[in-house]
Amino acid sequence: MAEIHLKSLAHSYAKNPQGEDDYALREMNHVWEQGGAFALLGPSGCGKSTLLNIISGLLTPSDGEVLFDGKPVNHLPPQERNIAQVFQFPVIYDSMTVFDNLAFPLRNMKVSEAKVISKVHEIAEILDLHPVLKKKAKNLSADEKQKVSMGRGLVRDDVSAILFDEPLTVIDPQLKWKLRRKLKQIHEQFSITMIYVTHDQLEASTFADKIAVMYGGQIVQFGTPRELFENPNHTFVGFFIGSPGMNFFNVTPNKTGVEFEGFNIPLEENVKKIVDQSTSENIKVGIRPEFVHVWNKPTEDAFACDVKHVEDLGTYKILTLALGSYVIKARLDEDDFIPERKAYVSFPEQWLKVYIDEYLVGGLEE
Ligand SMILES: Nc1ncnc2c1ncn2[C@@H]1O[C@H](COP(=O)(O)OP(=O)(O)OP(=O)(O)O)[C@@H](O)[C@H]1O
Repeated sequence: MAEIHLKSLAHSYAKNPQGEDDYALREMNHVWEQGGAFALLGPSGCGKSTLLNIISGLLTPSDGEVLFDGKPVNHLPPQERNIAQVFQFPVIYDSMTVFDNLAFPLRNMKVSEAKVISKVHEIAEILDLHPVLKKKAKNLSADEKQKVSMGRGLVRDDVSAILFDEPLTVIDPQLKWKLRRKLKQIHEQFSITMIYVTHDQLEASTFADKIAVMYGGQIVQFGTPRELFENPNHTFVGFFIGSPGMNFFNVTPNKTGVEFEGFNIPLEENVKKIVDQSTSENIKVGIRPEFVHVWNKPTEDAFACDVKHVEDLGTYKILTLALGSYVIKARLDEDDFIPERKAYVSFPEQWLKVYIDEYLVGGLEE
């Protein structure tokens, strides 16, 4: 078990990087605490696999250091890092039985056969692999193969961390939730540091206690699913987390706050001060669809808009509204009043977020 510290870490695949754009990972400082269940969440190409491969030692970073429990490991090859990595596609030996596949990492370490037997049975029990222990791996279904792949990572007592790189990609959708729960259970049982890479927010939030959201080669926020939802530190987090994502407006400062297309949004004094001091022209306000208040008649601070569409999703409804030239979303409960053509919306101050150059004003990295 280990704490994994990324110190001034950056990586460029280019031999002579000329600028930030040549970096797949931009300089970052980050700590994965020992024993945590973490997710690394982000869209395709944001650098998730690059980061994972640097931690496991498959890739040497061009800049900075990786430390396990305070000790630099940059010079160590993967096999000396005691890291288990589970990939998108199962890595197993088809011609071996499931038992021998699970036993392989232990036999490699010259562990006694008695210990091999007890450990393999323990892991088989956890992953429900007992019925297939004697089967040749080639005769397994895709999800059974992936369970064997995971099991190979779990049999060793000495692993510092387990890295999962989109491990459920090949798994049947109906079995995905089962395996996800299994992983969570395994984490609770063994308390190994686990980092789970995915581009799926549901997968990330069901597995992880804390999620690192990656965007453009950077970790733009590291927080609990609730923190990411309630207090997105970057516009990308607002957009990417939640369904639908946050509503954003490009605004300019005015006397009392900010405005867009003649709609005035007053701001709290501290936030207003920061906005007024900024020289940036990239100022946005954001509000999640869940926090937009929808009224059926004009009220103070409410803006008139046209109802474009109502999507009924069973226990809730998503309203698509036209506010000036913006199309915004509001999420309403099934028994809330649903306007048909005209609606009035207001944005409660506590849920209204202000972003300068895409970062939250008053946020973590302001
Ligand atoms: N071997 C490589 N050589 C050059 N560029 C690479 C290499 N591997 C990845 N890249 C680039 O580095 C950036 C990050 O890629 P990476 O695979 O780490 O992202 P990712 O978030 O894991 O994406 P995905 O979810 O699609 O796997 C991308 O722009 C990608 O094109």
